[in-house]
Amino acid sequence: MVKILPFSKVPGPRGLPVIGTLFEYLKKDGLKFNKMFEVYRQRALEYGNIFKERVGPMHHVVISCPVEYSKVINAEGKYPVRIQMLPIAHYRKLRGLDLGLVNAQGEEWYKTRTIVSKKMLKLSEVLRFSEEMGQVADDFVTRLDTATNSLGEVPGLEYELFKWTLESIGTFLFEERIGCLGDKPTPIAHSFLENVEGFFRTLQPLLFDVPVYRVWPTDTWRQFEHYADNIMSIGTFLVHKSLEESASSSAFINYLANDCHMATQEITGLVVDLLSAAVETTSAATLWSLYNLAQNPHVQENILQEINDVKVKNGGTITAEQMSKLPLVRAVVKETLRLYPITFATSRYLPEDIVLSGYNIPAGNHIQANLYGMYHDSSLFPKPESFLPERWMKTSDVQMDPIVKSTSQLVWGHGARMCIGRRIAEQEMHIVLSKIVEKFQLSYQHDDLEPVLSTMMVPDRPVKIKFTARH
Ligand code: HEM
Repeated sequence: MVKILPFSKVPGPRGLPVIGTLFEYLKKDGLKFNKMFEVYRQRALEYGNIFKERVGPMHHVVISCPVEYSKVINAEGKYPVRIQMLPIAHYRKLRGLDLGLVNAQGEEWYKTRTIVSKKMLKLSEVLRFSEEMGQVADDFVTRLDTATNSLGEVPGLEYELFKWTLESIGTFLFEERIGCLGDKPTPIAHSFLENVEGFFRTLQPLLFDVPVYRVWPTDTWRQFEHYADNIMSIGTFLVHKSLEESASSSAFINYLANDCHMATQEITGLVVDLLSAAVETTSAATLWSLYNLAQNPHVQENILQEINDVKVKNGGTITAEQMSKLPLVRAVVKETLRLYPITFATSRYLPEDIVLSGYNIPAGNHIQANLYGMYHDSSLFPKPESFLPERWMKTSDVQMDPIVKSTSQLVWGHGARMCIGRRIAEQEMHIVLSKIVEKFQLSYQHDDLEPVLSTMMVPDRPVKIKFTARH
């Protein structure tokens, strides 16, 4: 019989009593919180498929083998528990607001999740918005065309992508154009985007530093509160507007208010969660996808071929829905999220003890999947540093272990608590990437970008892609 080793034997950096390895991150020239994914990768190389680390108040058990992590997925139970975004939960408690979908737990989470899943995770429901999302993508392509400078680059491409995602999610939530993509965004769009940017910028240090803000409102906390208050007021305005104009109120808001009898305050909390979760994530993933495409012209040519093949069969046209299903475009997004998993780890607290890699992990430990480490491991992904979208396609020369392939799809999380915006985000990205490649040839002539964490994994500097219109 295989001996199960106790938790105390799980390898990992020793650290100091009480603060663990925190000092390593705080000291000058030490480990960097904004490179935590790289720290995890190095730890996995040093300690193997499982390690544990205490960083200040946080204890983590980190798994770097997808097959092993699938045991965690199978054990997550009816009410999966992910690490809370504590600053957001603290803010909402201070303001007497619902915790929202991202932070709620147990029955409260399950009730909202069941309601929202029916609209957001059902492919047919999301596909209904493909044409509207296609129109937003068309406007974005026009915007890129007018925003290019004399070098063919788009200054502030990151902000332009923010605007596109907000406009696009607006079509689903409110069935309305928010007005982000004109020469001058509407005041509400501008204000929302500024505040979301500030919200995530201040969230990052609050997530990783010792949570002093819980006893004393630090400067960063005050700024975070300011941004969160503004986002909340904009969310309240948009939801009230949609409810008041009941004749034209969106199907989604209508469904929440009238079919599910959610209170206005609950709807607002949910909508703010969805808006905030949608913008940073989808824009970062699209930015990395554009960067990868710009460095791989042959992939752009193959996408054009896919588009033309559909057009030939379809009387010379292609719908947004058809664009959302192009196999190579889908593979580009998958491969981009492998190279740059914008949420570098996914996690659970389990209700029962579990054995992982031969160690007993007591219930209640924070168990993380080391996504970046797995995705850059050559024993799991051949040529891990190369951008090879074909590895995700049926007809591919790149050999991948089918078990690894099926267990490693974790960038959207997993199980009953998987990203609720996945279908929307994928649809938006597939459509916009197809339309951009159809219109422009992309190229990149600068130094390689490095990923850093600013809550999401983002490039370490402004991205200067050259957009050359095709004729
Ligand atoms: C590239 C885009 C995106 C990525 C990679 C992403 C990734 C994730 C991940 C990893 C989680 C945690 C899942 C888990 O614990 O199993 C999550 C949760 C969540 N995401 Fe996304 N997301 C994206 C876009 C979106 C969009 C567009 C929306 C909203 C329309 C959204 C709304 C949410 C919400 C509300 C949760 C919490 C769900 C719950 O706890 O039940 N996400 N996302």
